[in-house]
Amino acid sequence: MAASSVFRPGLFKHKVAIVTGGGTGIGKAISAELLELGEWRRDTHYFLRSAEALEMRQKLPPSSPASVTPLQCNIRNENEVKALVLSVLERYGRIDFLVNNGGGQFSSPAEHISSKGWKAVIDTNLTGTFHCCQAVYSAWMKQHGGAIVNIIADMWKGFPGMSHTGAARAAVDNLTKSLAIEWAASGVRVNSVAPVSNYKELGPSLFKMSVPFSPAKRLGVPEEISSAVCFLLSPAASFISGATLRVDAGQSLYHSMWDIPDHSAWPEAPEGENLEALKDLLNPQSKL
Ligand SMILES: CCCCCCC/C=C/C(=O)SCCNC(=O)CCNC(=O)[C@H](O)C(C)(C)COP(=O)(O)OP(=O)(O)OC[C@H]1O[C@@H](n2cnc3c(N)ncnc32)[C@H](O)[C@@H]1OP(=O)(O)O
Ligand SMILES: NC(=O)C1=CN([C@@H]2O[C@H](COP(=O)(O)OP(=O)(O)OC[C@H]3O[C@@H](n4cnc5c(N)ncnc54)[C@H](OP(=O)(O)O)[C@@H]3O)[C@@H](O)[C@H]2O)C=CC1
Repeated sequence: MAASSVFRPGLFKHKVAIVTGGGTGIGKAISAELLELGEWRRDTHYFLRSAEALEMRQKLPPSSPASVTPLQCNIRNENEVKALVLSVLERYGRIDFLVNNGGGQFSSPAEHISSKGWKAVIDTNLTGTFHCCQAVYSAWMKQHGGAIVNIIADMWKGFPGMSHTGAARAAVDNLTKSLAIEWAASGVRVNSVAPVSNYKELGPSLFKMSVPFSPAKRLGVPEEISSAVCFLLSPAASFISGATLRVDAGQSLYHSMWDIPDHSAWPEAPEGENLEALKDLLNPQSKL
């Protein structure tokens, strides 16, 4: 496995992690970095598809005692999540980290989202995250502590074109704060990461389109998200809880990508001298 992490191998000793959606994109980078950092220990496990687990296992040096285990689980289904958590505990006896990375949505103007589509996205991104947090806490972290990181999104200026996921991710941002307080007495830290990274569904066109909106003038890569996640899981973040780290090169502070066409549909301002002054300003003959 390539040594790409800025952290030292051995950072995560004797740990067991659940990374939902750990086999693709950002989740794959998180799994790979955790594996790299846990490579000198015996039992580190990540949850993904068989083919992806095999691929990661093959990249491990033969001397590495770390392992990757594929387990199927639909996070929208509470019983499947409970079964996943019990299965991990039966196999490995502990759960130190939970990364709620599994998620997704489709792009659509709000007016065209069906009730079924809305519920599917809320179920996946909000309820699925809640299921995983609750199940891991009840079965293990309540008694033993641990660290949870939720992956959300850049929804700070709303999320036009993906309003369902914007609402779900804003809710997870708030859930993070509630759980950080409720579970503090168990020694559980709960944080979020709000990434901007490459997004395959919309492909190279979005990639090119979004570059001018980034203060960095490039998109992030999954490895730049996984390092933030590993930091929040690590002892270096031992005094951080209830926080959301924006990993977006400042993009959420910059322009919106959403274009509002010119229109005259906005309600008139109230009559009065200020409106007259405004009209003067907009008048092409104005000397102002
Ligand atoms: C300017 C843009 C900036 C972009 C920034 C992007 C930031 C985000 C990045 C990422 O999230 S990366 C992850 C990429 N991967 C995904 O997003 C995966 C997407 N898919 C899913 O997660 C799921 O398919 C789903 C959307 C949650 C749907 O769940 P499921 O497939 O199980 O379906 P059902 O529960 O049966 O519901 C289907 C229901 O949903 C509606 N729907 C689904 N897809 C679309 C679509 N493409 N367009 C419109 N509506 C859709 C629809 O109502 C479906 O019902 P039916 O019509 O099929 O009855
Ligand atoms: N890339 C980006 O710029 C951004 C990404 N995000 C979020 O970051 C996370 C990772 O995204 P990214 O790596 O880009 O995309 P991916 O599509 O590669 O990753 C999403 C993962 O979530 C899994 N998943 C989806 N629904 C479920 C479910 N119901 N139960 C279990 N697993 C599920 C998928 O598994 P499967 O393939 O088997 O369905 C997949 O492995 C997602 O939550 C995404 O929405 C947020 C903002 C920006």
